[in-house]
Amino acid sequence: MAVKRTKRKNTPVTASGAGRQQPVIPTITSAAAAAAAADPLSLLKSLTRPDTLTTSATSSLLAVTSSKAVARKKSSLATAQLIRRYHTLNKELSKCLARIDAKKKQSDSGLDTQKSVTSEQTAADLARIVEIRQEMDDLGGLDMYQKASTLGQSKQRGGDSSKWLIPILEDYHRQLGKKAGTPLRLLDIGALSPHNYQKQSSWIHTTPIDLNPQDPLITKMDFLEMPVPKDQEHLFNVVCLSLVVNFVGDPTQRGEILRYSARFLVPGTGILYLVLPLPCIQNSRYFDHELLLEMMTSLGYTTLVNHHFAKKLAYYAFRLDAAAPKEQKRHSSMARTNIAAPMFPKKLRHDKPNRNK
Ligand SMILES: C[S@@+](CC[C@H](N)C(=O)[O-])C[C@H]1O[C@@H](n2cnc3c(N)ncnc32)[C@H](O)[C@@H]1O
Repeated sequence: MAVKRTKRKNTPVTASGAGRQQPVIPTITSAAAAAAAADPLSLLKSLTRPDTLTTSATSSLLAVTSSKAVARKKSSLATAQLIRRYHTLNKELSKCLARIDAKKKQSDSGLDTQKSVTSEQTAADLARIVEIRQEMDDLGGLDMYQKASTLGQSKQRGGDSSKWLIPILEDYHRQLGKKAGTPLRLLDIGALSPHNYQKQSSWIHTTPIDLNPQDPLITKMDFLEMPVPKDQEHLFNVVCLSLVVNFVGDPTQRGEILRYSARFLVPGTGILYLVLPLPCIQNSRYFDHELLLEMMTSLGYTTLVNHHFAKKLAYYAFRLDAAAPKEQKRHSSMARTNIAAPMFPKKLRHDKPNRNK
C-alpha cells in the first residue's frame, strides 16, 4: 500500500522540553525497518503518534517506504514487460498461422504461384510456431498473462477500466428510462474479474466471458463462437471490449470481433465500450482516431457517445445506431465461419520513423 509523503507539521520540541509535555519519541531499529519493508503502513500505525518521529526515524521510515515503492515500480515494470512480450509473441504467432493458412488455401485452389508463400517459408513458420509456443509456456501461458493483467487492474495501478464507463452508463440508464427491476444487460468480453460492475449490480446485470476464466463466475467462452441471441430480449444494452481487441494477434480477427459485437447489441441504443492501449491510436503508422471512427461507422457504430485519452489507455463508448450489418455468405450464427476480405486494407497514414508498426 502506498504511503504518501505529505508534509507534516512537526511538533516543535525545545532542547529542554520545558513547559510542554514531552512527546513519546519512537525509535526505529533496523529489525523494525526490515519489517516495515514488508508492510510500511503497519509500522506507521504501530507508532503512537507518527508526527512525533525524530528526523532520523522519519528518514529511515521514508527510506523504507521508498524502497518498497521502488520494489513496486520494479514489479510493475516486470508485469508490463511480460504483457508486452506476450502480445508480441501472440502477434507473431498469428502471422505465422495466417501464412500457413494462405499456403493451404493456395494449394487447395491450385493457385500456387511464384509470388505465393513458399514451402521454405511454411517450414520456417512451423519451426517458429514451436519456438513461440515454448516461450509462451515458459512465460506461464495465457494464465500468467491474465494474472499479470489482473495485477495491472489493481487499485494501486489505477483500477479496472470499468470506472470510466460507469457515469456514462448512469446517464444511459436514465435516458432509457429503465425502472428499478430492469437492469442493463452488459456482456463483458475478456473479463478478468466477474466483479467489475458489482457495486452497480442493482442496475447492471453482467455476463462475463473469457477464453480462460480466472474465476468460476466467468463463463469459459470464445466470443467468436458465441451464438448470436435469437430474440430481442436476449440482446445486450452494453458490450465491453476492454483491452481485448489489441490482445488478438490477427488483424482480420480483430475486425471480426468488432463486427460481431454489433450483433449482440440492441440496435438504436446499444453501447459498445472499447478500450485500447493509447499508442494504438496515437502512435501507429497505420491507424489513428479518425480511422477508428470510420471503421466503427461502417459497422453501424455511427455515434461516438464519449471518448477519453488517459495516460496509457484510450476509452471509447459508441452507440449502435443502425442494425448490425448482415455478413454475406454466412452459413451459421457463429462468427468464424466467414472471414470477409478487408474493407480497410493496411495503408500508411503517419510516415514517421518513431511510430510503431
Ligand atoms: C488484456 S486481457 C483484458 C482484461 C480486461 N478486460 C481488462 O480490461 O483488463 C484480454 C483478455 O481477453 C480475452 N480474450 C481474447 N480473445 C477473446 C475471445 N475471442 N473471447 C473471449 N475472451 C477473449 C483473453 O483471454 C484475456 O483474458
